[in-house]
Amino acid sequence: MAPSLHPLVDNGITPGSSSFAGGKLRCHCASDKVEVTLSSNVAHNHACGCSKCWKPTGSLFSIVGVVPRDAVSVTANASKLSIVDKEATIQRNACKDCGVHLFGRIEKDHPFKGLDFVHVELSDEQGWQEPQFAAFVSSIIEQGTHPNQMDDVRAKFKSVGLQTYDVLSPPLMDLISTFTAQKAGHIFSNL
Ligand SMILES: N[C@@H](CCC(=O)N[C@@H](CS)C(=O)NCC(=O)O)C(=O)O
Ligand SMILES: [Zn+2]
Ligand SMILES: [Zn+2]
Repeated sequence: MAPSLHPLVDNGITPGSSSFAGGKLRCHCASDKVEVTLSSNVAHNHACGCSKCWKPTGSLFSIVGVVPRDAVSVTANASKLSIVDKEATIQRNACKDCGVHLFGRIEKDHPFKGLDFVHVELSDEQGWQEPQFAAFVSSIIEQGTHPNQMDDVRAKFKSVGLQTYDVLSPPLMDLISTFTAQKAGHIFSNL
């Protein structure tokens, strides 16, 4: 049987709703779940193959999107949260008991500062933006996927309509490079 990319991808993509305005995320604990309330839909939702993003058991990819950090509030059991890696750009707040990542926040100067990274599968609600592309695809090799599986993995994404990239998508890479260029003193008109 082919390995699962992610449950939200394996059987085809279900479109989200443009009028959907947020909902609650909950960790996997049986009781005393950490609850995060989002007052916005996600944007740039995508599959990520990197080793740092939280993935459900048995899946090769994470599904992760962003929301403005002002739209994120921890509404239950905040004391169970702990930052996975304080040195990382994205400070991933995970439940100490079940390991699920509830939100990732950037505190340092960065083009994505102000956006929090979240996993919509932690919500019961329908309407979240569907995955738009697959990122950091080659990174799954670093976690043990055989290199000879990569054609199948990329073909599967393509079959459900998702482009694959080995870093981020071109628009996001352009945003990062624009930020870097501006820091170096380049001025772009009409951005
Ligand atoms: N190949 C590396 C890539 C890690 C990486 O760069 N992840 C991206 C996508 S989430 C990132 O922006 N990381 C910043 C961070 O983890 O703080 C791995 O799999 O660990
Ligand atoms: Zn938990
Ligand atoms: Zn990632």
